[in-house]
Amino acid sequence: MTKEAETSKDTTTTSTNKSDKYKTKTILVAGGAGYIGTHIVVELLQAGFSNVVVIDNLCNSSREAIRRVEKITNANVTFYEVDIAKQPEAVNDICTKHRFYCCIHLAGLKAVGEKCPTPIAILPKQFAMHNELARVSQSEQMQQLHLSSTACVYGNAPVPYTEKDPAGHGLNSPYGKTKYFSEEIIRDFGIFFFFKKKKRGNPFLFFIF
Ligand SMILES: O=c1ccn([C@@H]2O[C@H](COP(=O)(O)OP(=O)(O)O[C@H]3O[C@H](CO)[C@@H](O)[C@H](O)[C@H]3O)[C@@H](O)[C@H]2O)c(=O)[nH]1
Repeated sequence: MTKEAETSKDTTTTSTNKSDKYKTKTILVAGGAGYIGTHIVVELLQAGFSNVVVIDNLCNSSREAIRRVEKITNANVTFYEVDIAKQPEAVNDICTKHRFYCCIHLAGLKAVGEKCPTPIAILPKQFAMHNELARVSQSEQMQQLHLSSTACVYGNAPVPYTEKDPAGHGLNSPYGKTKYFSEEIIRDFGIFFFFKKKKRGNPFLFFIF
């Protein structure tokens, strides 16, 4: 899960001990009731992360998804029905209560292009969400922010894409554009805030595609 664990040259036992250390941390999964979110929550719980908290406004998912995750894993998921963009105080209260170590940010509107001719209509909502999670991530204990993006950010680059391809050129869908802008915002924020944190922690900024 962490770069530290991935790149460790220690013995298996030591690596296990290192990753065990993270399993006691509290993980926030924003949009965790959705398709990818529920899979990630199952993986986290089955890997031994016992403190997983989901916030989701259920605009494209249901409470039933969380119940099924609990049934599959035989574990409890702390769930809050919250609209991140519209309820910053609720997000604040949840973050103060749980003191998250890591945020996996999957809350977003997918296939925006089908319903929305321009990105403008959805930009304020998407960016309000990033802004809110970025703000929350400034807390002392938050060390990782993972953003779910999309291959659409590579626009007209030849397939197969690689992570070294330049993003943001020839973007041909509002969805890809909003994700690209989101990446840029989160990247700027990450460089700015996590740089400061580096002195006292081991921060990483990840993009999930
Ligand atoms: O303002 C919002 C918008 C959406 N959601 C939730 O976010 C989740 C998104 O999940 P889903 O619609 O099932 O999409 P996924 O297939 O999981 O899409 C994932 O992968 C997409 C492509 O990378 C990303 O756009 C999404 O953010 C990411 O969740 C859902 O539960 C929504 O209810 C919110 O909580 N708040």
